[in-house]
Amino acid sequence: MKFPESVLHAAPVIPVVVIEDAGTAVALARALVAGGVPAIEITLRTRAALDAVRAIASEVEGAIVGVGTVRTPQDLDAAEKAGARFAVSPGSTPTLLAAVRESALPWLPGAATASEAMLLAEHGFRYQKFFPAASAGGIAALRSLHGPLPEVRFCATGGIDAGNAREYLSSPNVACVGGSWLTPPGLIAARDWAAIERLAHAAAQLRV
Ligand SMILES: O=C(O)C(=O)C[C@H](O)[C@H](O)COP(=O)(O)O
Repeated sequence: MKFPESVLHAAPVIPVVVIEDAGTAVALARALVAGGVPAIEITLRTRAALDAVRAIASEVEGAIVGVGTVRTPQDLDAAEKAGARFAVSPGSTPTLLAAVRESALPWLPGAATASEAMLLAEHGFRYQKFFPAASAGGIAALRSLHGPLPEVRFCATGGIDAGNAREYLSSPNVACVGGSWLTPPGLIAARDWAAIERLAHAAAQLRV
């Protein structure tokens, strides 16, 4: 299924969120939405992740909640059942590609090299996550990929923060960036939703 541009263009940044306590999910998502960043990726790295997705999907108006760290067909299925609107993976595998074909959930697969991006494009995935962006060559790598693969658009993620996001966004093949900097664990633990809203608000202004 085609990945919705409405998710990639909802804001310049898709926050990548690690939730330890599902009880924080609704307030956290409301802060991000209020700051102008409505598409939110909850990583499947914690046991609380799917409960957090369920809560955001049912309670937070305006949020577009997705699931990240999708590594298996089981992850994909669990994400869809929890009410996720999209799924994101750090890479791709033949098993996942087959599962995605049978699923209604839009999928943003990860690529870090020209070969990976070409293979995904061959399978019809024009939108991809460039991960791990900074260590896979950063903005220079993205600009280099744009020449031979002009139709592919990336959500660059991994090592991006408020300081370098704008530079990534200036590359013509970068649709948006992803990152964990809007939701630092310390602010979540302190339930400092006002601070998270301020970070989201600053991120929402990053469009170049
Ligand atoms: O968990 C996943 O699904 C991932 O693919 C990794 C995350 O997207 C990055 O870890 C975010 O990177 P930072 O913004 O540098 O923290």
